[in-house]
Amino acid sequence: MENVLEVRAVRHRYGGTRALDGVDLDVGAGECVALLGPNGAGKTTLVNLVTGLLHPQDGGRIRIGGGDPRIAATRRRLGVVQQSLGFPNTLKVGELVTGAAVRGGFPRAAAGPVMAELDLTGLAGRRAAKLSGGQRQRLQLAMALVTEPALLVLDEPTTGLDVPARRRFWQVLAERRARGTGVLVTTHLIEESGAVADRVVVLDRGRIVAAGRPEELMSRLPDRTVTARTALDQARLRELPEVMSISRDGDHLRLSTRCPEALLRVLLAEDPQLSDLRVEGAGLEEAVVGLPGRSAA
Ligand SMILES: Nc1ncnc2c1ncn2[C@@H]1O[C@H](COP(=O)(O)OP(=O)(O)OP(=O)(O)O)[C@@H](O)[C@H]1O
Repeated sequence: MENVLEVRAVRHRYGGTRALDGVDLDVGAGECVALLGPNGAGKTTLVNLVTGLLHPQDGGRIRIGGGDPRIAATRRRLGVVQQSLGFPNTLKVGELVTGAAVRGGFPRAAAGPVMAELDLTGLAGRRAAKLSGGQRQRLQLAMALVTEPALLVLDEPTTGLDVPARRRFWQVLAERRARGTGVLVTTHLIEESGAVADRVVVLDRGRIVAAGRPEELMSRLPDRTVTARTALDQARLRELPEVMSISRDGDHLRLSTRCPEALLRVLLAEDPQLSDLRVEGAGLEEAVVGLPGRSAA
């Protein structure tokens, strides 16, 4: 698999504070890598280095599709969705997506299909200032996707999205990934990242302390309980190898599992009416805290 992102031995200091201490990370074409870690771990610093906002201050190398992110032509291969990006509020949705296309060297006509893909066509004439939080996230994603980036960097992208909007968001990304776009996503929605990412990389105090498939990282944990209101019948749920036992709690079902990511994938795929989803017990973050190699705080 060709790498769309290569991070090699990157170190970064802010004055006397070492934020990154020798980080290596690859994202392959079509791959989704989730970046997790506690507050202050260095996630934002790494994202800012990848997007070219910061330059490594203490050594290392970053390449996007083989190019240096400090060069504008390389950054055109990159799409970014950030948590709190301000839009020029007087501009309209359609103008913003069209502008992003033109700045990326694409025709104005590229905006239409992407806006349709993200259900923004009906909002084309609406000022960005008038959008809801979820609509702003969709607008950002449309602006990022309109240039068909090799790499998408998403910083907490589903914050503020409801369950159907979140599902749609990951569906759109799955379609892009099938066409070769690599995704690096930071998120605190740990169970969700486990459900959508091919690999999870955990950063702690500037170092990678764990990396692997979500299932690998979770496999050492005791059972978790997934609770949801679901239209799926119990016979179908019993067929799933991830489900260890089922009990009913009012109109919710409680499913005990060792592998909530795999179970969530099936539930999200098979039940469009799924709601009130909760995962209880240890999460992915707990799964990696205490892994060998992580020194005590
Ligand atoms: N502009 C800055 N000046 C000085 N120190 C900084 C600056 N930005 C970040 N740091 C420090 O670098 C370290 C890594 O911070 P960073 O913001 O990258 O972590 P993070 O994993 O994104 O955290 P969070 O989850 O809280 O957003 C922290 O110790 C932080 O205090």
